Amino acid sequence: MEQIDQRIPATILTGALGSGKTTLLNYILQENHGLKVAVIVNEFGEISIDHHLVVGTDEEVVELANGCICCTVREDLQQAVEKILEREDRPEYLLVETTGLADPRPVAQTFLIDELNEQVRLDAIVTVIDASRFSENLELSGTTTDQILAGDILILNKIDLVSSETVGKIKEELYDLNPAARVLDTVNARVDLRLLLDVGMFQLERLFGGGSEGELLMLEDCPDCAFGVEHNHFHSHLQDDEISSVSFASDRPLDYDRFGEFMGNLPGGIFRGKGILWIEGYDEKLIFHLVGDRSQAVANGEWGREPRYTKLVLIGKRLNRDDILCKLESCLVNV
Ligand SMILES: Nc1nc2c(ncn2[C@@H]2O[C@H](COP(=O)(O)OP(=O)(O)OP(=O)(O)O)[C@@H](O)[C@H]2O)c(=O)[nH]1
Repeated sequence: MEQIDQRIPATILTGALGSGKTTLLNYILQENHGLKVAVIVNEFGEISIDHHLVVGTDEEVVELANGCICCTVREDLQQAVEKILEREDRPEYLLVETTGLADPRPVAQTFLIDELNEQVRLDAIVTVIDASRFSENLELSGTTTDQILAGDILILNKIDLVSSETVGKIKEELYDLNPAARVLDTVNARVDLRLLLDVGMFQLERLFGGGSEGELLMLEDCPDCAFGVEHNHFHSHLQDDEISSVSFASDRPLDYDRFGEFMGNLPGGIFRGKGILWIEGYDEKLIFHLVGDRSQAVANGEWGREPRYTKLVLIGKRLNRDDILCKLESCLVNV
């Protein structure tokens, strides 16, 4: 008789910066699937923004600091999952959102070590793809291709921003890269969850990339990790792509016009921004997003009694940190 797998399913959400991972995560959390979901987010940047952007769950969102993207097994993730599994009220499903700059394979491999594999079943790696920045994201970093290659399900998102002809062309390229994956087109990552969750689509072979069976793929070994030396992984491993982030935080408000001018003449290299803005004269908290040359600030409820602040992370190539910080500082209003 076939045994029922009692392990908790886990889905890894990956995809380039700004492709729509958090949008998908929020959509899943707000849908009526009746599952008790635990969420782990991992983000890029010195100050954390993502946990503020995840809505629709009463559960604590576990946030991992910039982890090592090169190590074969993510110890921080292992610890976070073990802690979640120890909860009295155990979740029925686990969602892990990786940073847009991370190769999802070390994250996936973490779930395959015995300690976790006994309790958690990796259900699928879901890669979100921004249809409006498909070529740009492939050019920006080789990691984008790794994410597509590793995906069991490819969510081709933001198809509202491109023609149906472009959608067709991207699908052909996706098929060439990863013919076995399930491809779903979406706007705002709205997808039939029956095609996404608890689908049992994870394939170990995809992680090996055609390599030897029964052996985990060894990504570049990180000597600093091996010797327990403290180091900034993102700086060292993203050097080739020259991608870095600049974080800005203040408890003073931004001047609407000056910040608008900053956005209109964005310092070179920036292609992603996200944050929470306090604009002078606005009682509402604004959630800010910049992807490529598209930006938006959406009201997200009144500040109320909460102390007001601005937190912003800008990500790009060859950034001039001092120049960016100086320009942002000059957008602040004295109070
Ligand atoms: N036009 C359009 N915008 C979208 C769509 N999906 C998401 N967005 C917007 O794209 C921006 C980035 O979305 P996120 O969900 O934060 O992207 P992400 O992949 O989590 O980004 P990182 O955390 O930087 O990796 C937000 O402003 C979203 O509202 C879509 O289908 N169409």
